[in-house]
Amino acid sequence: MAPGRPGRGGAGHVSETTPGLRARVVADRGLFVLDVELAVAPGEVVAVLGPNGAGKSTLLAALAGLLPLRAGHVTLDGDVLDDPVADRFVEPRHRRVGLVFQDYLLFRHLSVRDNIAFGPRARRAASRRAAHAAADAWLDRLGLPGFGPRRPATLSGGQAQRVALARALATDPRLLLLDEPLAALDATTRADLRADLRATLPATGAAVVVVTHDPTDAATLADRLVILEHGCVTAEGTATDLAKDPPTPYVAKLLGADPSPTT
Ligand SMILES: Nc1ncnc2c1ncn2[C@@H]1O[C@H](COP(=O)(O)OP(=O)(O)OP(=O)(O)O)[C@@H](O)[C@H]1O
Repeated sequence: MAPGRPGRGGAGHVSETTPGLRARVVADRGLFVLDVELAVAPGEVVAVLGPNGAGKSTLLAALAGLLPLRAGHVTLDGDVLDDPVADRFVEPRHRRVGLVFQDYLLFRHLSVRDNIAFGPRARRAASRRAAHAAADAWLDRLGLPGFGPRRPATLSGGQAQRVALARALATDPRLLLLDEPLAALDATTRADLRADLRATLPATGAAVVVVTHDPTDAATLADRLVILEHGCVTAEGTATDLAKDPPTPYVAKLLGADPSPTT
């Protein structure tokens, strides 16, 4: 079902039929300019890595609609979400985009179950009973059976991050954006959740973009790595391929390989 589109543009405009995310993001943050092309298929997980200030969070903000494009386009399953030339802009809440940050951002006054049911209820996509049943199913799937009545304040960091993921996935997103989702967790919790994400994410059918500084997270979670430096993509490929022939010193250092003699 196509969401309504307030502001620029009308609902349900289709520019192309290619499923998944297709984007050329040109966006400004003060003097910083991001210019990136990105395509992610449904069920594909792409990790975006880069040094501090490379533009990773800016890219996620633009894809989520928190930062309008200066040029380029964002299309999701053929729906144009942002295209300044065509004067189209879909507000973040109508994008079917799930966002998960390092610091969970759960609603403290709601139970875990109500946190997860919030999105489908707000979109009127499910009855209260169905939204609660779906929330409990997500809790089971993410290793937290019986946690529905708990309050966020009673959860550990790893449990809270699983709830944040369940909350994003319960909205049935077509695009899932994860910003350092494992960074705040201890090593054991991190490894457990990483394995669960590897098993869960492709099955959702969403195009997934995960920002991380950690090459292990990237290599384990993602089908493909995209390296961002100074607002541009400098490399793209599997961790194995990039490690074999690193195109920049940053990639060589990141993946523990010798830089290519040509760089
Ligand atoms: N609100 C803002 N106003 C002005 N400049 C900003 C703003 N937010 C970010 N920037 C600048 O935009 C550039 C990209 O920042 P961004 O946060 O996207 O990088 P990042 O790759 O996510 O970095 P990190 O790994 O440190 O989180 C940086 O030069 C930063 O200083």
